[in-house]
Amino acid sequence: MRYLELILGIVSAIVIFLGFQGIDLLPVLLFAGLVIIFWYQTKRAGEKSFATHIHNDSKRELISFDDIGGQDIAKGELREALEFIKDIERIKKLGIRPLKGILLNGPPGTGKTLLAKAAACFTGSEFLAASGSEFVEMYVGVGARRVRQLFKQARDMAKRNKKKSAVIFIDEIEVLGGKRGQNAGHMEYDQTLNELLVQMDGMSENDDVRILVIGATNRLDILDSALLRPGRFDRQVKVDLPDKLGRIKILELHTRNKPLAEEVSLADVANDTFGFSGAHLESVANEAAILAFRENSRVITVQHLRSAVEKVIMGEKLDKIPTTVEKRRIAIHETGHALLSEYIQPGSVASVTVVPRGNALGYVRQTQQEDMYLYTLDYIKGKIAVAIAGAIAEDIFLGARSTGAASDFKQAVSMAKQIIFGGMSELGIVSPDDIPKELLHNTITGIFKEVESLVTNVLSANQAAFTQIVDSLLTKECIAGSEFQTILNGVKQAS
Ligand SMILES: Nc1ncnc2c1ncn2[C@@H]1O[C@H](COP(=O)(O)OP(=O)(O)OP(=O)(O)O)[C@@H](O)[C@H]1O
Ligand SMILES: [Zn+2]
Repeated sequence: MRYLELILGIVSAIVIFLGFQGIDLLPVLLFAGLVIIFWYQTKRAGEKSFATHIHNDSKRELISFDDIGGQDIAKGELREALEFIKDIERIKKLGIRPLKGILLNGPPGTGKTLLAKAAACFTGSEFLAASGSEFVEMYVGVGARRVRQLFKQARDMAKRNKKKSAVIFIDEIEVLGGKRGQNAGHMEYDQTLNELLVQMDGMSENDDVRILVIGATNRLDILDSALLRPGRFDRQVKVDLPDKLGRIKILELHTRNKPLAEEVSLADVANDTFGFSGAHLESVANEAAILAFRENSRVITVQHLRSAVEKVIMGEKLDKIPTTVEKRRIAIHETGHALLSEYIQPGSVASVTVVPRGNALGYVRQTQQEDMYLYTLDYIKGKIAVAIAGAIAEDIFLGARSTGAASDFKQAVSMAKQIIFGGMSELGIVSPDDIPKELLHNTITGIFKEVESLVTNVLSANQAAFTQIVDSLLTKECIAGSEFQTILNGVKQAS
């Protein structure tokens, strides 16, 4: 800021001096002053945040491909692509176009940053990271200058550390590489993207520091096609959510330095965490350790891990306390869900809770036996049954339902549509665009009627067990799947 004050001081001194001389230069000088301020701000914006950013990255830890759980396909493809960088002489002899960019495509928290770091480590390259959003500024030209700086910095750092290559990682690349001309009124994006293209086009295998740009995105659909042209990001690597084996590996990695109780099975935890990303699993491991610490426990137990999974899904426990009457309703509602879940798929209830967390007042957590990618008609109907069982339990045991079932119904409706548009309903194959609204409505109602009668039968046939489970929930607030199953089977045998 010091420069700015100095300049302002000089400008005002000149104005005052000329004023004394009777010359009115004020408008001109004011204008000049404004231009200077604007120039100065722009320059500062360009330099400030970037310096701190790059500084942070130089302190990074080394990461190898072995430190990344699962992602075997992604790792394989990436390694193969990197061989090209390592073996530059052979590549040159064969006249192969050098690889300049790799695009990692996948949902957040799946380890894209880790893969880029491992790529740098694997090739002995310098590593620099930036995020697409850091290039977007309100001042025209700043983004483009940052891109130039980033490439220059990569070369300088590599030279300083005597490395032949550098990996530049750009997270959220869609922010700066979105389709050009689509950000109405944002010339800035276009200039920035153009600069990135210019830099990548200018890279050659004869440079003293070879650069590999790794971009990460989960919106491949909105990327400007210029980025995907040969010679730019012409390799794409898909990074998916981990499957069960991947989840086990990731959990193993993140519990390496943590004392686990003997009876803990990470395979069970992996079973319970279908759909979790690597980042979620890391926080499960961390939360479990925090819980153990809070309880002064020497080791992390099965219970700590269970609570951690629930916390990561649902957020922190709420302070919201339901009234006693409400609590009973919640217990009845959740027991309805749980009973149907157990009926459709024995052993599928992992826990039933009436402790409010996140935006749920209570919930049933289900185990997923296998990762599934295809669904049959019976499977979806079963899911609908579980979803509407909460409301139907309220109907049967309390005489009326409440607003608590709104999101259950929303889910149920979307699953019914899955049946219809999957060509599995009585309508045969139909397209969402041509089906008349009323026909759609009637077909959904038809599906619900059928499922509803199943749910009513199951709940009515298990009234004795139902009441016991509700009572147990009201005293304990959370019961584990095994306990739930014990009550259910006990009552069945008695009758
Ligand atoms: N496959 C994995 N193996 C081990 N840890 C993982 C894995 N995936 C994610 N993690 C954990 O999650 C954290 C975040 O992962 P990372 O930043 O690499 O994800 P990302 O895909 O780049 O996410 P984003 O798109 O949100 O930037 C990592 O620091 C690590 O602790
Ligand atoms: Zn519900």
